[in-house]
Amino acid sequence: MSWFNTILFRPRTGVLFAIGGGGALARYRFKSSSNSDAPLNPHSFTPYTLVDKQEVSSTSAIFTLRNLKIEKEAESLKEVWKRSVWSVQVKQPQLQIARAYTPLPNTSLPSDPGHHGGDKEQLGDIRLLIRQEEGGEVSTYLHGLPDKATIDLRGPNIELELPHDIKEVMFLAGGTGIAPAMQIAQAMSRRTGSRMHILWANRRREECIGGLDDTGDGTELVRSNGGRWRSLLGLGQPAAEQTLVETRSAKGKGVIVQELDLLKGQSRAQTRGLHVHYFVDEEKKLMKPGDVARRLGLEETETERGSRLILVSGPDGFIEHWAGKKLWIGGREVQGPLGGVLGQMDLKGWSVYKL
Ligand SMILES: Cc1cc2nc3c(=O)[nH]c(=O)nc-3n(C[C@H](O)[C@H](O)[C@H](O)COP(=O)(O)OP(=O)(O)OC[C@H]3O[C@@H](n4cnc5c(N)ncnc54)[C@H](O)[C@@H]3O)c2cc1C
Repeated sequence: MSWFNTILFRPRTGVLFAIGGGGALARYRFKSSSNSDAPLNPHSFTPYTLVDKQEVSSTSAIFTLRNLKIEKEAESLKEVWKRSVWSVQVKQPQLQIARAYTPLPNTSLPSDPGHHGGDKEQLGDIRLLIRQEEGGEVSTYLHGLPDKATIDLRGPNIELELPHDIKEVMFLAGGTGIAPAMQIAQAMSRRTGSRMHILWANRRREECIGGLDDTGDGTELVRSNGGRWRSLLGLGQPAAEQTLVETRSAKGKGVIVQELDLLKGQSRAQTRGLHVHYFVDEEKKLMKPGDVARRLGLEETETERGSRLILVSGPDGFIEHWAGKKLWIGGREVQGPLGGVLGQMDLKGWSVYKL
């Protein structure tokens, strides 16, 4: 499902009232209200408490939501974490609208990566990376909520199940499209002999501070962006950047970059690795067809068994550019023909899926 301007509501769970123009906003009245007794489920909204909000950049943050009915929930989500890209719907109660967000895997407990390590109460936590869209109804509402606010969630909604014989994934992510890439990385870390490349594009470096190409050289990056880095390290930066500096680790890495590093570590044991490649518009380092082509692995594709999947996730424009538009047919969003840059390439037998 593409990132923006999509209708997020399953007809079975609500009555569609109206669909807006360019923004294609769906607005409807929910049949089911919050149900404080039910654990997370796709049919009714379950109240969670906002227990933490961690700045990632000046426009995005990781929201940690907690539900204390932990044991049931952990059980029902276990299978989903193992092989799926999945989302939850978050309700904006005043406007009676909802949007989908993609839970981040909890990287602190490698043996059971769907869940936090540590305290028992953290087992039911859901972490969402949410970017505040300018003029966006739900994301602006969520970013304005105080600590301990109640947030209603419904899900899981499965967006994709990994094929059982998956061997290799190349994930093209734009912006917060990194969240499903992290879900897949966590699932792939259990698949012996598998390999995954994430190609992550951001407009601004602040989203992926310290993220260096796996094949790159750190010194080079710092040298070529000296001015920007100096400003982020504390020389007369504006308030928003000051906060970011505080939330970065001593190693100078952004929160998501650190989590990607942890996922890489998790993958090392059984797989042929998770490789992350960073692209930043403002540094004129753009993702190009050659970046994909060189990772298609000609010889291996011909000799090794197993599925190879290119996943594309991010804003509508990003998906359209790389793989062509998704279509709406009979009230359902479907893949549509393969177009865009990937549609022009010889993909050597790899399949493409637009998220
Ligand atoms: C399966 C799925 C998973 C997702 N996961 C994530 C995630 O993990 N993190 C994340 O941040 N996002 C995610 N999204 C996107 C998210 O669901 C929302 O679309 C996003 O937060 C914007 O919602 P909003 O209500 O804030 O903005 P909206 O109110 O929907 O507006 C979106 C943008 O369109 C503009 N707009 C609104 N109406 C119009 C109009 N009539 N004409 C022109 N422009 C208009 C707004 O100004 C704004 O910039 C996901 C989407 C899907 C489908």
